[in-house]
Amino acid sequence: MGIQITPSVLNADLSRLADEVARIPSADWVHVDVMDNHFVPNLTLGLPVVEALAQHSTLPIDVHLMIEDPDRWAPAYAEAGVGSVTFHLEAAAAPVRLARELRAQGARASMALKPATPLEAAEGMLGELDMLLLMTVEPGFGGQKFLDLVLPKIRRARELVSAAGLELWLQVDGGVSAETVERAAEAGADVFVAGSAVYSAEDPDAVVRELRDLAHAASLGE
Ligand SMILES: O=C(CO)[C@H](O)[C@H](O)COP(=O)(O)O
Repeated sequence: MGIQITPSVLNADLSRLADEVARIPSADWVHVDVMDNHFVPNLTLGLPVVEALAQHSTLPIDVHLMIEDPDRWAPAYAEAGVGSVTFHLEAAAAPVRLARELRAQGARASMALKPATPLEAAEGMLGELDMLLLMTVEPGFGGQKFLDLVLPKIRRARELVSAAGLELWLQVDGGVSAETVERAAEAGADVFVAGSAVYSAEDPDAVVRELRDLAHAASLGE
């Protein structure tokens, strides 16, 4: 599939969500962060808003559930028409069953790991997933600094995916900008979430294109 950019609307103007999505036509997805103030210490938006956005978004939705009990809630997002549903391994009671359920619903099944969660915890079930999200900040807030300590985990994940011949996408999320995207791409990430870097810019779509160009060149070792 190659390099993909999925801007997070966390720092966009949430009162005009569909309009904010329309400002990034070059993006591959729009990333929506659902936080419940339990799994993470922040509260954003939930199913009714995502259902409404799914009706009006010009881009497919990539939802990131930072919530407790994803086993109960994630399938409802797939039902709402979300193209890619990410749940956290740390929160799921039955991650393999949940991934299978999401795929059976026609969504892409994706699982996220917090920075300190070892890759080994997910290694045995990579074949059940369409995407693995390796968080490059502690989940909960936009505008944090990219954690370089996650780079070895990205490299190792890329090695495992290549060795197993999987089609799995490797997403990074947190602190992704023109300053950090190349490091993540060199390490093997191919799907990039960027929130504040995109929506704090006067021309968010130009940033999307810049991030894609930088990541593409870095992935080729240029
Ligand atoms: O999942 C998230 C926070 O938990 C956000 O998607 C992420 O932090 C994006 O924002 P930024 O690019 O500003 O770091």
